Amino acid sequence: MTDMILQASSLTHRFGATRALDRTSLNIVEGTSTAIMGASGSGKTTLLHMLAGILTPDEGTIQYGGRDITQMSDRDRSRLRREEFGFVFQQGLLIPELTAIENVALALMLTGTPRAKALGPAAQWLASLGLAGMEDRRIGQLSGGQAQRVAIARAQITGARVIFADEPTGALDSETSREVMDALIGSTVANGRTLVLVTHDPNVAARCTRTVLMQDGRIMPGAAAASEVTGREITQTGPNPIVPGPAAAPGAAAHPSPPSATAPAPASAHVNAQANTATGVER
Ligand SMILES: Nc1ncnc2c1ncn2[C@@H]1O[C@H](COP(=O)(O)OP(=O)(O)OP(=O)(O)O)[C@@H](O)[C@H]1O
Repeated sequence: MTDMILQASSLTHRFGATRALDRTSLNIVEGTSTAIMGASGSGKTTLLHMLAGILTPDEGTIQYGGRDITQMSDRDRSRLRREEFGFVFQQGLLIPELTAIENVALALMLTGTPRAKALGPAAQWLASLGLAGMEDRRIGQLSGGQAQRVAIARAQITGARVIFADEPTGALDSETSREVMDALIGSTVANGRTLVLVTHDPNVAARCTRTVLMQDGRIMPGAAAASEVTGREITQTGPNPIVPGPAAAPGAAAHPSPPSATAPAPASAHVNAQANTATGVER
C-alpha cells in the first residue's frame, strides 16, 4: 500500500498572458523522490512552488495530509513551509554573514527554539553530512558542494517531511553534483522523507525514484508511464552514504529529532525503487 503525501489535481496557473501550468495533476508517494524535468519555460519551477505552497494556483487543488493547501490562510501556509517542508535551491540561499552552524540553527530558531538549544542539533546535522569541523566557517569559506550540504541540513533540521529542491546541483561540477545528490538522497529518501526536485541534469534525475517530464505547462503522460514500467533503481554510489536520524513525525517541528551518528553502510547500496508504485499522472 502506498501513502500519497501530496496530491495535486488539475493545477492551472497564468502569469499574465502566459499559461505556466495547464490542468496539471501529480501524486507524490511518501518516502519517494521525484525529478521534474523539461525544457526551459515548461513550468517546472511553477509546479514545484505550487506543491510547496509558495504559489497558489488559479485553479486546482493540492492535498497534503488531508488538507487542501490552496485553501489555507497565508499564515497557515507559511507555518507549513517553515515546519513541514524544507527547501534547497541552486544557490542555497544561505546568509553569508552567518557561519555554517548559524545558518542551520536559524531554521530551528524561526520555529521558536532558543539559539542555545538549536546549536546542538545544527552541529549534529552538519556532522552527519560530512561537515564536522566546518561549523564556524562563513558560507564564503566553503566550497559550492559544502555550501549545498549546509543548505540540505538547514532544510531538514525542523523535521521537514518533504524536501523541495530546485536545481540543487545546477551550479556544481559533475563530481560535486554526485556528492551533493548522495547527501540529498541519503538524508531524505533513505530515511523515509520525501524529495521533489527540479533538474535539467539527467544524471540527477536518474538518482530519483521517478521522473516526470513537463512540456507547455503539462506533464507528459508517456514519461511518467515509462518511469513506472522500467522499475528504476536508486543507486547510492558515494563512498559513505549519509544516514541521519529517523524521519520526523508530522507535527514534530517543535521537537525535532537530531540526526543520529553517521551509520556505516555498504559502499554501494541498491535500493529498490518503490517507484514504480509512485503513481503518476492523472489528467
Ligand atoms: N513571475 C513570473 N512572471 C511572469 N511570467 C512568469 C513568472 N514566472 C514564470 N513565468 C513564466 O511561466 C512559464 C513557466 O515558468 P517556469 O519558471 O515554471 O519554467 P521552468 O520550466 O522552471 O523554466 P527554467 O527551466 O528556465 O527554470 C514561463 O513561460 C515563464 O516565463
